[in-house]
Amino acid sequence: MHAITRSGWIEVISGSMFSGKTEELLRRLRRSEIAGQSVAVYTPAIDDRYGEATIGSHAGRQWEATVVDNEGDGPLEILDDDPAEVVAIDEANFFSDALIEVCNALADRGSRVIVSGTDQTFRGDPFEPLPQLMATAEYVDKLQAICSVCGEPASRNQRLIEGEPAHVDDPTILVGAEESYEARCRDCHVLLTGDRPEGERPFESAEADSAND
Ligand SMILES: Nc1ncnc2c1ncn2[C@@H]1O[C@H](COP(=O)(O)OP(=O)(O)O)[C@@H](O)[C@H]1O
Ligand SMILES: Cc1cn([C@H]2C[C@H](O)[C@@H](COP(=O)(O)O)O2)c(=O)[nH]c1=O
Ligand SMILES: [Zn+2]
Repeated sequence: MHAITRSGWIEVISGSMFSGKTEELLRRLRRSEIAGQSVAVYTPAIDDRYGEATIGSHAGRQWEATVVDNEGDGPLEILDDDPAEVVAIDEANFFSDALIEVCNALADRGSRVIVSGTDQTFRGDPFEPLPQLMATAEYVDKLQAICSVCGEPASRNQRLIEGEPAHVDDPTILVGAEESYEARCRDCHVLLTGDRPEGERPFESAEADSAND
């Protein structure tokens, strides 16, 4: 917390998938532990890619975490009471907008709150609650991966597979990693699946693109 005002702050680590958000979160957590600060880490129940009670990076590093039910607003109350000096939330894109209020309450009470999550859906639309958290935060780092097609910096999430989404209520939600997603730049990103907003460029597939080359 700040020495004079005794208030905390919010740090957001965002950007595309594979851009190093979780690695950066783990780096900050390691440094907090070295500084002797109390650390609490939360992860949504929907994302069990790295084993339920851990957060993990695509490169294999892990940290123990408390699993929170991401459905509805009630379960987030568990975070509200956390007295830790550093409170981290990974995969924030799976939580509802209620997370914004919870993070602000923690920061008001003096915690350093570190939130990590991707800020764009596979369609390239804002992926709440990250955009609102970025607006509320004191510090924002927006990371880029390497575009899997051209090698330029990648800000977008390319969904690779079509078919039934994992989440019946929300076609945006599909837990996955390299089997279902790629990092791509603005130019190489295409809409493979999902509804196309009116006026957007026509549906095109990567296969059709390469056939035209
Ligand atoms: N296209 C890519 N661009 C950059 N790193 C990648 C890419 N694909 C795989 N990686 C690996 O992913 C790691 C980052 O993983 P992670 O921190 O879990 O990212 P994020 O949390 O942003 O999805 C990189 O250090 C690298 O080893
Ligand atoms: C773009 C997008 C992503 N997701 C899911 C896929 C992954 O499980 C996470 C992002 O993980 P990462 O740590 O940032 O690699 O979000 C989704 O459900 N819907 C989407 O549109
Ligand atoms: Zn590209």
